[in-house]
Amino acid sequence: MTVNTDYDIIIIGTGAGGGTLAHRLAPTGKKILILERGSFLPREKANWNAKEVYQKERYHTDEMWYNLGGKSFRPGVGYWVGGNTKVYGAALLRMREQDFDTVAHHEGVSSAWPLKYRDFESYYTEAEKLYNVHGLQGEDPTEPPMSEGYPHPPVSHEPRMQDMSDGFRQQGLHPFHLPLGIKLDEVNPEFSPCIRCNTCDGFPCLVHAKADADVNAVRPAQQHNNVTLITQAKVVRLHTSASGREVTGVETEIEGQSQLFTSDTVVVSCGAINSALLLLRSASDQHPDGLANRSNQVGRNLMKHLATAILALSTKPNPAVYQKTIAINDFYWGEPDFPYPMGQIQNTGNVLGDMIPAETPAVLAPLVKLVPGFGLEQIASHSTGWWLQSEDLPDPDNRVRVMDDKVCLEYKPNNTKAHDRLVQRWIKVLETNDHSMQPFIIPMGIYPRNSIPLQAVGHQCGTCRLGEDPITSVLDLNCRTHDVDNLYVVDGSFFPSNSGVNPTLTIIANALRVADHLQDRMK
Ligand SMILES: Cc1cc2nc3c(=O)[nH]c(=O)nc-3n(C[C@H](O)[C@H](O)[C@H](O)COP(=O)(O)OP(=O)(O)OC[C@H]3O[C@@H](n4cnc5c(N)ncnc54)[C@H](O)[C@@H]3O)c2cc1C
Repeated sequence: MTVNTDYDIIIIGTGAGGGTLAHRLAPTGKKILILERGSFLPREKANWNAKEVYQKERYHTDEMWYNLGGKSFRPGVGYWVGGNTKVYGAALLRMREQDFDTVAHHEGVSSAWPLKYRDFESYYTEAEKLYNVHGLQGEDPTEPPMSEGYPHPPVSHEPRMQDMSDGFRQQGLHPFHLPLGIKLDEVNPEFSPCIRCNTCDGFPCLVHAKADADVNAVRPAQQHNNVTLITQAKVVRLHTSASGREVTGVETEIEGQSQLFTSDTVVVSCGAINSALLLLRSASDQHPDGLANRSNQVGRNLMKHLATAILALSTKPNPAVYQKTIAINDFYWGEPDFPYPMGQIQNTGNVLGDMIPAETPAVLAPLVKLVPGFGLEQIASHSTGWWLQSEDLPDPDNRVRVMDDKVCLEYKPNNTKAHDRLVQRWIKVLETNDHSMQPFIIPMGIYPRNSIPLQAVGHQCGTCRLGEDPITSVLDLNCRTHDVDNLYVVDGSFFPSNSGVNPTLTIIANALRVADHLQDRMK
């Protein structure tokens, strides 16, 4: 095995966590090696082709994972420079202030974070700048205190979306502009990198106008001579010293060859599931249950949100080109007769004809029957997509395991009543909007619901949670493993509970926070 010894720090993975960390550390002049199992995502017309992206899953891994019953499935994740941010919807929200405290839910409790919102506030502000977030402060009734407004103005609603937003407001709700990380200049559209197209959420951005970790973090980091990125470099195992207290080697497969890299500090940023897998697969005599797993917590408390996509069909066309602009948090903490968190509502990206067979196979046939003469394209052009997400609670039995070298996800949804209530509540709101706004709406609004299956692990987090107690947590407050002095995990793994908002801005803010600690450590 070739041995390469020249680095101060090795970062494994280039997603929201690893990519951001590399960006922040690059100007330090320290010798940084980034190892990424994927390559740069190809720029090709297929980036924006719904059939390729949704039906053929062109950018997903072809790995197979296994569920609790031993059934295989293909996970909805991709391995690229930039990780899953290459295809994310770029909805970048801060966690609410109370999300950091213990929260009573209908079916249990979500644990308090040992860090508080105030520990993250300045990093959220920086994260919003680094990832070009557009939004409007003061609209969202659950918004946490912000020391600065959003760095960019909100992404405007197109007329049909504005109608809907006005309708929600007439119902007493407080719709707000969804905070989005895109490079859009609506004042000077001729100079705007973002062209407000209909293939954003779920698609790679062909014109590199989505603020993803590849374009916003990794590429700028590479401008520094002290940063080396090796792509198609899959890390398979971490080696430790005889005491087990230090990582001494990062074993990596590159073009079929094993190579060993060494550095003073090693950061695992493979995404919550793959980071846990790497630690579990690095078991040794000193760490028989997996590296840094004295607590037996590695891989446990996997969370991924309870999510439902609703396709709301109307007789009125929806010509809006970029539809993902509205969000609603009025039910985030519940409602008068249900004082428990229910979750958040936001638009999905546009509903496109070629997405429907992939996204809603079970409801497609009855849908087409109910609306005679409507083909896929007509359904799509008269639809609006809504994404409803609720917090799933940390459960040690929801976990990632390696069995006979197979990847197993054991995950049973919990807190489902709160989520179901959100779905039913939202359907009522949509029906009221349709009737009040449009006399020609189909009298029985049709809202096929598609509960998100196991393979949808886009919002994966947990698995290596942080905490002060090494018995119940894997990482200390700086995301260093309790058991191994020079080993850090910096991605979605650290979440002790996952709140009801999209995870990525918190992953980015945390990476900036840990980077400051690492800079001090490397001085
Ligand atoms: C379709 C979709 C839409 C989404 N929309 C949103 C949204 O609107 N808002 C939001 O907040 N979040 C969204 N997400 C979630 C978001 O993408 C993730 O929260 C975020 O990417 C997680 O960051 P991470 O650093 O934890 O992991 P990742 O971004 O997954 O990065 C992990 C990296 O590690 C690499 N890697 C893995 N294993 C190894 C190994 N063994 N060796 C070397 N490299 C390795 C991977 O290739 C990847 O580059 C979405 C996700 C999907 C799939």
